[in-house]
Amino acid sequence: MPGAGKSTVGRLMAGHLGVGFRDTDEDIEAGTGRSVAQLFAQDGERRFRELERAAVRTALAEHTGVLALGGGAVVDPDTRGLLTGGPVVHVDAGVRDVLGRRGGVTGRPLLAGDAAARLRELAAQRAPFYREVARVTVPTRGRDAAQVAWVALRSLSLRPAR
Ligand SMILES: Nc1ncnc2c1ncn2[C@@H]1O[C@H](COP(=O)(O)OP(=O)(O)O)[C@@H](O)[C@H]1O
Ligand SMILES: O=C(O)C1=C[C@@H](OP(=O)(O)O)[C@@H](O)[C@H](O)C1
Ligand SMILES: [Mg+2]
Repeated sequence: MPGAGKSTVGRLMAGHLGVGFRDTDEDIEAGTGRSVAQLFAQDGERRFRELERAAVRTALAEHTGVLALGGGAVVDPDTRGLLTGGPVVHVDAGVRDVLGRRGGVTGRPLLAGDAAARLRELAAQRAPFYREVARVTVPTRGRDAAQVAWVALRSLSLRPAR
């Protein structure tokens, strides 16, 4: 889900493991010179998913650390194929948690308008996809980002280096 904490938690996990961190949204922005919001507004979601699929493919081939994806990457069947079987963490935040977070909604084009309604809709559409690709699911409820990162590492049986 957008705003669930993937980028924040992924960065913390990478720090604990002593490995690099990448985020496909940042890769797409660097590669196009445009923000995610601009890409959605100018080229549409379909084009964004193509760029995202390529970004996931490239990052999985090049990068050996932790990779954060956008919450909608899983809607693309080819992207799901790239992820399935890997050590994928579903950072599982509820609609109310995301809405209550400062920085949970801003800059996320798919949440424009009635963010609560959009989040409920996206959650319903995507739940089966998250189940399909995730090796572990970490509910964020009642946990700060640091706690989510620790639970994720433990769930994947990864031993933090620091
Ligand atoms: N477990 C958490 N509890 C409260 N706030 C969080 C938590 N994880 C992340 N956040 C905050 O929520 C916002 C969205 O986090 P972000 O990592 O950008 O999410 P995503 O990458 O999933 O869209 C940020 O302001 C971040 O600091
Ligand atoms: O859920 C989505 O469809 C999206 C989530 C965003 O990433 P975050 O999940 O990191 O916010 C970003 O890729 C884009 O705004 C679309
Ligand atoms: Mg993110």
